[in-house]
Amino acid sequence: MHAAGEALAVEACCQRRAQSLPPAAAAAAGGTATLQQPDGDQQQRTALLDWLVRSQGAEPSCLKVERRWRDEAFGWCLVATADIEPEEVIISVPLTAAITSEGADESRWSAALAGQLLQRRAAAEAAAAAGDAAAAQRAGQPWLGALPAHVDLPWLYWSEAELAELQDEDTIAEARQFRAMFEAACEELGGAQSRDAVAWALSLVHSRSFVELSAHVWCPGIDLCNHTLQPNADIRCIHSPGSCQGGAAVDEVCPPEAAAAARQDPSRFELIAGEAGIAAGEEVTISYGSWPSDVFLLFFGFAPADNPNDSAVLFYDLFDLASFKLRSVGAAGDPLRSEGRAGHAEQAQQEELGSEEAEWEAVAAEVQRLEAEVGPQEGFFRMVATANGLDARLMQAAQALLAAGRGSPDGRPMSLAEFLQRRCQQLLAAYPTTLEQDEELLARLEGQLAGQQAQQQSATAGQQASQQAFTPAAAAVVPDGAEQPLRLAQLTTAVMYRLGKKRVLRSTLAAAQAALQQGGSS
Ligand SMILES: C[S@@+](CC[C@H](N)C(=O)[O-])C[C@H]1O[C@@H](n2cnc3c(N)ncnc32)[C@H](O)[C@@H]1O
Repeated sequence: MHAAGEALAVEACCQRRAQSLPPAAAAAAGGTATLQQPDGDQQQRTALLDWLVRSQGAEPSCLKVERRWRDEAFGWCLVATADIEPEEVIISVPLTAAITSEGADESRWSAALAGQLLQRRAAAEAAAAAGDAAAAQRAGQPWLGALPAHVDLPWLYWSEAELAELQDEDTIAEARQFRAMFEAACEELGGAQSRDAVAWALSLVHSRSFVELSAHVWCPGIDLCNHTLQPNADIRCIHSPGSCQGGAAVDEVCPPEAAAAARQDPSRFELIAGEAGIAAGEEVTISYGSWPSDVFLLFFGFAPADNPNDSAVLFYDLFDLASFKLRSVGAAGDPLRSEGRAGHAEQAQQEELGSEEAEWEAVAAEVQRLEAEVGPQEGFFRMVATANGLDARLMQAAQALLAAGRGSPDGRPMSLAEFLQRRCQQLLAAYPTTLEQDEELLARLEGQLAGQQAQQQSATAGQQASQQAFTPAAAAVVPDGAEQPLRLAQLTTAVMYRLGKKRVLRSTLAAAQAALQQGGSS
């Protein structure tokens, strides 16, 4: 891939990098994160990046970044070892070094990537066992050796009891769907692979790939960047004409001439410094996207604190919306529900059943009317509130709902603000714990977690950070139904997650109450 002179230049550069910034200097230089010891030995810091430059065609030949251990929560990160100019290319990796889901059905993209990863790992292990270091390098051993022991995705590594601590039926249901996908991947890849191996591979492909031109791409090196909403770097893909993505695609999908051209001049994934540049010692960060916390939790295994893009589902669909209105009207005086309650038990039960049927019919009729007015049900799933306001679909459907039919319990037409106030109050009251209780619990859990990590750090003092440091208590898929105590890290993440939802509901409630006080209708 490189000419001899260039290889020498790379060698000299690697030696210079070997004497680069000591960890203490990195921490002292400030940056977006305070980097703590242990942060990996020289080999752990540079092996992957050197492999990318020497044998995979990554550029520039003299990189200004190193891989460093950040902490238990974040794992490894990329740190600048010299000042990086605004918009400077930090690393440019050809897509021939990446693995991609190109050609695979979108519904099984992660199984496709996981299969490639496991194949590479098997090839690297076989080569290492045979003492063939060159073949192990070709299979990507420096990359594989730099991967975490697993990423703690709830649908792979949490018990049912830990999932329940999310206190969100919708997200728990999604986690179960992901679990079903894990089972399907086990069947697909299972012959040669253990369930633990498939879980490991899926946890990595979900947390380390980008979507580019409708394929999922996992690009080594760039996958070291952690997420923040105030990133100092960004990624971009430079497409070369006629090129296909990824090594496998080059060999199998392109016609031979295009494949040859693509090898000469492949598309590239690039990590670019932001407008302010990056100072030596600073962590290089990117934004994974302005997602609600559900996406971070299910794909990346963490719940960001104070996520301004978090959202809370107010209504799952038009049925939910219509039946809530009917119930909130009925709760305090709806003739459908309140008449005839005084009779004896059997009669009351009959009436209850009758009223449920009548209620169902009323809801179905309302939904039909709404669909005629706002469009088909399919467009109105998971209507949310965010810290910045309401989902436009929710406004549209709720306004259409409130514009017709009965009003509030006292006969007045119900305003949107009143409707939202009632819904937020109902949802907040349905949680088993309050926002204040969660805040208190989170403070305690974070204190315990910090104590636990300090203990672990002092236990490993003098030793180098290892991949094991990233492994929480259990690294295997937890069997359903097994009685296990809640683990500290998982419980902390769950409480952080549910707090985000409650905060969105509280701020929506406050906005609705403020609108009501002003006598407004929205
Ligand atoms: C693309 S990898 C980044 C490199 C990774 N830290 C490592 O050790 O190799 C994404 C993973 O890093 C961690 N991570 C990234 N950003 C984070 C953040 N803001 N908070 C907590 N964990 C984060 C999560 O484990 C996530 O699944």
